[in-house]
Amino acid sequence: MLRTLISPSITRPLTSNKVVARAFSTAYIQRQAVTATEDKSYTHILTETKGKVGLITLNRPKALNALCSDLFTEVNQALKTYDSNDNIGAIVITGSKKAFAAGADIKEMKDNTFVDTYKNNFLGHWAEMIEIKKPIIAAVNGYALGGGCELAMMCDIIYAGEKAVFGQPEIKLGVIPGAGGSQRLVKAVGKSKAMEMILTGNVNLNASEALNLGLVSKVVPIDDLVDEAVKTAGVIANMSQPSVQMAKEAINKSFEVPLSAGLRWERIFFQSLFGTADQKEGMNAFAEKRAATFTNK
Ligand SMILES: CCCCCCC[C@H](O)CC(=O)SCCNC(=O)CCNC(=O)[C@H](O)C(C)(C)COP(=O)([O-])OP(=O)([O-])OC[C@H]1O[C@@H](n2cnc3c(N)ncnc32)[C@H](O)[C@@H]1OP(=O)([O-])[O-]
Repeated sequence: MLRTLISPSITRPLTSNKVVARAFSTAYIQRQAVTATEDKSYTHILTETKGKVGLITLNRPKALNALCSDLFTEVNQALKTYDSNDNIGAIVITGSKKAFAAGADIKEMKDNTFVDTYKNNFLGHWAEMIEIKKPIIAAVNGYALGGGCELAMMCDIIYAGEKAVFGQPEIKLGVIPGAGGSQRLVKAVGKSKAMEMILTGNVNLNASEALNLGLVSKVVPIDDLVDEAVKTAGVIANMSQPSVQMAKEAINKSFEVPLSAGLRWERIFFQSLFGTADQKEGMNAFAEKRAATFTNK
């Protein structure tokens, strides 16, 4: 069943896609229930492997998952561990039902001085996350405010629970977004809405507004959110990993470079994939009317 889903038949309709997808999702969730294992233990996060998916759960419930420095260090460690694990193909980051994350830890940073933050490159280590090659899905329930919204936007796909709230309230604290909000939010929702959110600090987006504006790609019932994100991550994890990672890099290039350079990057990535065994397998499987088995080689 899995092989049916990952076959290049994406270019050719299956006889009954809905039946296959439903059977796949049931089989996949059952398989995950069997294979889920808890990973290394951390102080502020939980990590669990579900099939080929690494699941990171922010776990500071009393502070609504406020992002203290140690928490973010742990997130980066967990991401790097999954990125270097050949058995993992995609990652999901989630929080609690009440809060994905209520922002940077205000109590921790309130006494910082300019000299300290500048000398120690405060927030600089957040950027390590964007070097992760494997796709990351943010599964956002509840508050995603300030650094919480920025963390979600650093991920590659955002799924929202029905009661999710996205906002950038930093202006009310006498500062501005410091981990990408003023840049990524503009690209996600446009200049006018981003200005309104960031300059007032109290215009938040609910899940359906976030969906309509393109900040999130799907809204899911609260209780189903993590399973749904893990399911999508599982589909991605079963594709050929060189293709998946080059696709992620090519899409991210579109935010950085002019169109002509982005198109050149895309073509070179595309051409280079003809050097993989998975390209031969994928295209031969299509021609032979069978499911592909990718080896990530
Ligand atoms: C590595 C460093 C990263 C830095 C990144 C910086 C970049 C970023 O752009 C800057 C920010 O995110 S600036 C931040 C932008 N974000 C904001 O400005 C949002 C601030 N938070 C809020 O406005 C409210 O908590 C909510 C509306 C989220 C919930 O309201 P509610 O349902 O009435 O719940 P409640 O009773 O209010 O909270 C329960 C407990 O959680 C506690 N806690 C919560 N957030 C915290 C935080 N960020 N901090 C610390 N603690 C925080 C709260 O104190 C309380 O603890 P207590 O010991 O029991 O007193």
